[in-house]
Amino acid sequence: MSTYKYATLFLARNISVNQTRTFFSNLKCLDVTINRENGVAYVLMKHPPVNTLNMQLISELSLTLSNLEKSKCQGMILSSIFDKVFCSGLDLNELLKPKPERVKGYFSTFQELVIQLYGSSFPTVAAMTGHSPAGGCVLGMCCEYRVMKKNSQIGIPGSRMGIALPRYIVNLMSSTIGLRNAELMLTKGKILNTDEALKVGLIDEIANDRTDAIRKAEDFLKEYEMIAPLARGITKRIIRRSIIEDVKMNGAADLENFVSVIMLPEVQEKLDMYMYNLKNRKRD
Ligand SMILES: CCCCCCCCCCC/C=C/C(=O)SCCNC(=O)CCNC(=O)[C@H](O)C(C)(C)COP(=O)(O)OP(=O)(O)OC[C@H]1O[C@@H](n2cnc3c(N)ncnc32)[C@H](O)[C@@H]1OP(=O)(O)O
Repeated sequence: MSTYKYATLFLARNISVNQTRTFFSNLKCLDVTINRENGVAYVLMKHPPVNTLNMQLISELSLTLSNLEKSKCQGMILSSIFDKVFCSGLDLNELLKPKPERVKGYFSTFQELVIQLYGSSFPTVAAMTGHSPAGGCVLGMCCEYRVMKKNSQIGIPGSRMGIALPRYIVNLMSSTIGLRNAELMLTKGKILNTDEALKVGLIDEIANDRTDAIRKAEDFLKEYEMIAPLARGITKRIIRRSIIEDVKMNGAADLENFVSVIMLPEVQEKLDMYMYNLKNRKRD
C-alpha cells in the first residue's frame, strides 16, 4: 500500500505510522500491520480490482492467520484497501471448466482457511468496506463481528449460480442468522443490502465509510482489553466447536460431492452464463 494510503488510514484514527509495524513485507495480496500499543493486527486485502479470492490471496490469508496465532496478537481487523468492495468471493475462473484435481486443491485450501479464521483464538472483526458477495460473505461470517459500509451488498448467490452449497457454509449462515432466515436466504440465493443485512443479523453495524468501519471494528476489539485472552479463546472454541468438528468429519465427502456437482454440464452452463452476465452488466 502506498505511504499516502497508510497515512490516511492511520492518521484518520489518530494512530501514527510509527505506532505500527509491518508484519510481513513479502505478501503480494495483503498488507499486514500490527499496532504495537494494543497488539491489534490490520489485515488489508489488496488484490485488484475487487479482491477475488484466487489461490494466492487464500494462501496469504492462511499464512497470515498462522503467523498471527504464533505472535499472540490481541485481535484482528480483516478489511480491504478498496472503497467499493470488501471481497468479491471465490475466483469464478477456478470454477469454470475446471480440472478435477486443481479444483479440489482450490476448494480444500479455501475450506482450510475458513476453519482457521472461524477457529482463531484471537478476536476477529470484518470491516467490510463495500460489497461482500459469496466467499466475501463467508470470510465475514467467520469473523466474530461484522461492520459494513452503507450501500453495500452481501449474500451468497449459490442457488442462482446452480451451486448447491457445502454443508459447512449452510451451517455457518444458520449459526449467524438462524435457521429460518438462512433457509430463505440461501435457497433463493438472496443478496441483501446493508439495512436488510443488519435486520437479519448478518452484519452487526453499518459504517459511513471505510474510516468509520475501521473505527467501529476497533471499538469492538477494545471491549476485550480487560478480558483474559485464554478464557475468551477457550469459550469461543467451545461455541464454534460443532461446525469445526463437522467439517473435519464430513469435509472430504462434502468436497467430493461439491466438485462432482461443479463439473456437471448443466452447472457449468449456468456458471458460464453467470460469468457472461457479470462481464456484460451495466456498471453502477
Ligand atoms: C466442504 C466442501 C468444500 C467445498 C468448498 C466450497 C466453497 C463454497 C464457497 C461458498 C460459495 C461461494 C462461492 C463464490 O464465492 S463464487 C464467486 C461469487 N462471486 C460473485 O458472484 C461476485 C461477482 N462480482 C460482482 O458482483 C462484482 O464484481 C462486485 C460487486 C464484487 C464489484 O463490482 P464492480 O463493478 O466494482 O467490479 P466489476 O464487476 O467490474 O469487476 C471487476 C472485474 O473483476 C471480475 N470479477 C469480479 N468478481 C469476480 C469473481 N468472483 N471471480 C472472477 N472474476 C471476478 C469482473 O468480471 C471484472 O472483470 P473484467 O474487468 O474483465 O470485466
